[in-house]
Amino acid sequence: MTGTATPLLEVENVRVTFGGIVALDGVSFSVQRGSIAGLIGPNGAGKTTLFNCISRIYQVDTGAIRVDGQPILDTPTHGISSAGLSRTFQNLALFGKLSVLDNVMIGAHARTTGNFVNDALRLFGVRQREAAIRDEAMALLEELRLDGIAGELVAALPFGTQKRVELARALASRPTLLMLDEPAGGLNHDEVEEFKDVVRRIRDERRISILLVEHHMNLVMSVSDQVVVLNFGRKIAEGTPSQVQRDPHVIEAYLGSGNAAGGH
Ligand SMILES: Nc1ncnc2c1ncn2[C@@H]1O[C@H](COP(=O)(O)OP(=O)(O)OP(=O)(O)O)[C@@H](O)[C@H]1O
Repeated sequence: MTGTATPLLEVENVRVTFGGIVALDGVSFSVQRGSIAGLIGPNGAGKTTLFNCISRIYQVDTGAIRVDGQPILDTPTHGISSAGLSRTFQNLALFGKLSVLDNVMIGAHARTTGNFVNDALRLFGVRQREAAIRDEAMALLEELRLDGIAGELVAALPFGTQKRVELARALASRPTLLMLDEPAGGLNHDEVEEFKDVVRRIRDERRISILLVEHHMNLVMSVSDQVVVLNFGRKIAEGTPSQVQRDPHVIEAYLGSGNAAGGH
């Protein structure tokens, strides 16, 4: 498996059970390099479970997950950044008492290869690297229009702004796969519209792949290149947004659940 044809993310026949509950039942799909994949499904469909398997928080019973052709299921949670993965959380996971800039610099530190002993012996090198990380973090803040609040404490910021800080931090580790867990949750209409542009820009300019778990159908359908639909732990459909929206299995799953796949 070589060459550019290898998908960036491959999920193969993943099964996860919790006691008697089958949360994922043989789920397979892949995400191409530089594309946005939406992962949707009614409540309890298995989206978060799958997300947590890819970010190595949950163990799979059987199956395989590869990033850039490399199996990751033996990678510990703290090693996923080196494997090229970065994620945001549904309920934010920022350091509220640190500044915006510090939070983003922490994201960049996750990928730096520094060795503590070597660093201590080469203090100059450390300072240089710290300066480079700071510059890079500032450039990211500018890109996400957060540079004006670089010095502010995260806890004091509005929720929508905090979400952008979390996105900046996730990007600071220079991921090849960015995983976004309900990024639109708690955002107002204008913030969602702005987020659509941001996420497309990230894909186009950075050529990274994005996996998006989201209930906000309008967002998913307008930014995704490909949508994967889960229901009761199984993949029931996969395709372009318009293919998926027309799929009778998807319509049935959402009508049955009282949610709507068509809009938001
Ligand atoms: N840690 C856990 N322990 C036991 N059962 C779990 C656990 N995590 C998920 N489940 C179960 O696995 C199934 C899939 O849940 P999951 O949270 O992955 O669905 P989801 O599609 O993310 O739902 P939602 O949209 O409501 O967040 C559900 O039946 C859920 O109760």
